Order: sequence, then structure tokens, then C-alpha cells
Amino acid sequence: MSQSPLDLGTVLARVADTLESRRGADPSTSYVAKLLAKAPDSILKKIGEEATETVMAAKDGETDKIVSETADLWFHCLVMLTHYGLRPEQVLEELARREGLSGLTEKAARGPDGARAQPAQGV
Ligand SMILES: N=c1c2ncn([C@@H]3O[C@H](COP(=O)(O)OP(=O)(O)OP(=O)(O)O)[C@@H](O)[C@H]3O)c2ncn1[C@@H]1O[C@H](COP(=O)(O)O)[C@@H](O)[C@H]1O
Repeated sequence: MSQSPLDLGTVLARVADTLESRRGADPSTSYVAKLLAKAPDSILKKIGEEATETVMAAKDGETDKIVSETADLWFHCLVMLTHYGLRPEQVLEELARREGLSGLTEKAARGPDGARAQPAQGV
């Protein structure tokens, strides 16, 4: 796999490290510290807004906006993961675990209560 500066896991891990460094930082000088100081509501509100803006951009087919709104959405999800002491590597591991497993097959294999299989544990 490519290890260029745009390697997905590397970029997400680097941003997550920065977000962790903002714990307890001054909210007047850091947007992330401001969000974390009022978590989780502040973060969840932004995720809702950014998800809506992403949907609107996609509906309009505005490709530049789709990219920037998706970046806003991913960023705020990373802040949420930081708040809960989780790492993007855990999400990437879960996606890797699902690779090759059809969504239709996975859905058909769910229990009668519709419960999903447990996600991968650990980092
Ligand atoms: N990737 C981002 C990033 N993406 C978006 N944003 C901010 O997210 C905010 C919300 O975006 P909106 O478009 O909704 O703007 P808005 O409606 O004016 O914002 P609100 O007043 O509603 O909060 C804006 O202030 C953006 O600048 C980000 N802020 C920070 N980061 C990363 O987080 C790091 C730490 O940031 P600080 O803690 O601010 O130093 C940075 O170095 C970056 O790597």
C-alpha cells in the first residue's frame, strides 16, 4: 500500500494525534479544544450539521463541495472519536474486517433482532 503523505491511515492518525493534543487546551485559541470542552453535545451537533451539508452538496452534484463537506464531516467524526477515547485506526480495522463481505450477505446473517456482528476489538 502507498505510504505517500496522502496515505489515508497516516493522515487520519496524524490528525487524531493533533486532536488528542488539544485536550484541556485553551478554547479561545483552539477550535478543537472548544468542541471538546462542551462535548459530546457540541460535537454531535456539528456532525449533524456537516452530514446535512454533505447530503445537500451531493444532491446538487457539486463535486468540490462534496469533497470539502465530507472533509468537515470526517473531521468532526474524528473529534467525536477523540472524545470517546477511540482511534481512527479502529474504524479502519472495522472497514478492513468487512472487506469482501457483501452488505446483503451480512444483513441476511443478522439475528432475528437485527443485531450486527460485533465490530473488531482493539487497535
Ligand atoms: N481539519 C480541521 C478542520 N476542518 C474544519 N474545521 C473547522 O470546523 C469549523 C466548522 O465549520 P463550519 O463550516 O460549520 O463553520 P461555522 O459554521 O462558521 O462554524 P461554527 O461557528 O458553527 O462552529 C470551522 O471553524 C472550520 O475551520 C477544522 N478545524 C480543525 N481541523 C484540524 O484540527 C487541528 C487542530 O485545530 P485547532 O484545535 O483549531 O488548532 C487543525 O490543525 C486541523 O488539522
